[in-house]
Amino acid sequence: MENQLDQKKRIAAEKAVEWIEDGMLIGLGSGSTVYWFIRKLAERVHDGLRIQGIPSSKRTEQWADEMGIPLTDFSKTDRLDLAIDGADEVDPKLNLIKGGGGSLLREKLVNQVADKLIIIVDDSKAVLQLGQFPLPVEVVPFAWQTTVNRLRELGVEPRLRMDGARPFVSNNQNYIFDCAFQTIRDPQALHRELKQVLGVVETGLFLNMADLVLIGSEQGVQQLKKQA
Ligand SMILES: O=C[C@H](O)[C@H](O)[C@H](O)COP(=O)(O)O
Repeated sequence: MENQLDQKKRIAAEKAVEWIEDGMLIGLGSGSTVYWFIRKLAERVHDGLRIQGIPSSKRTEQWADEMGIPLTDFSKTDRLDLAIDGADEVDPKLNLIKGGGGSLLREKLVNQVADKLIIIVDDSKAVLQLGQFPLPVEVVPFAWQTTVNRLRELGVEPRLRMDGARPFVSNNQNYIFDCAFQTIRDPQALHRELKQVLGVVETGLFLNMADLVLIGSEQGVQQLKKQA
């Protein structure tokens, strides 16, 4: 039986399908909430909707393939009509922490070229200030100890993400460090500072990117729109 958390994710994900139109090129995000979106999108495709998807992770690509969603090559385009993605935290300004599943780099590459980015979450992800969720930072494995030392000098506490006994490896063959902050007062400044450290590939801070957040709760789906 579906639990309450899955139900909240599913209703947010299914709502997002309302923004899909025939002929669209769509960025497909990653994670368990996006899974519900892909399922619903696949139903529409089977009913005749014509769209093409660009997956932001190998897992998403696999799901889309299995469910019969047509995919296309990202190298053939530099603009998407729409991207739908999940998030680990969302603040009232629609700034996000992403990368809990380790897909942040590809997600950012896909989301940044979308005309519109819709984020789908359950209500546990909506926060007043980002930072409770440890910030994922993708780092090149070569000389990672040096990179981590530089991060520590900035006051960051990086923890290497593990996959059993080995370091977790992203789809881009990099490591992920989960960095505890509790509260992030100035996300823009933090993102800039982290990106200046040699060896850091990308951070899980997605700032000024989302246009709309769909939040699934017991009461239904709430919409959080970007302020003009
Ligand atoms: O790397 C993973 C992505 O950023 C996900 O979109 C994010 O972690 C949210 O995933 P979920 O919907 O499983 O909570």
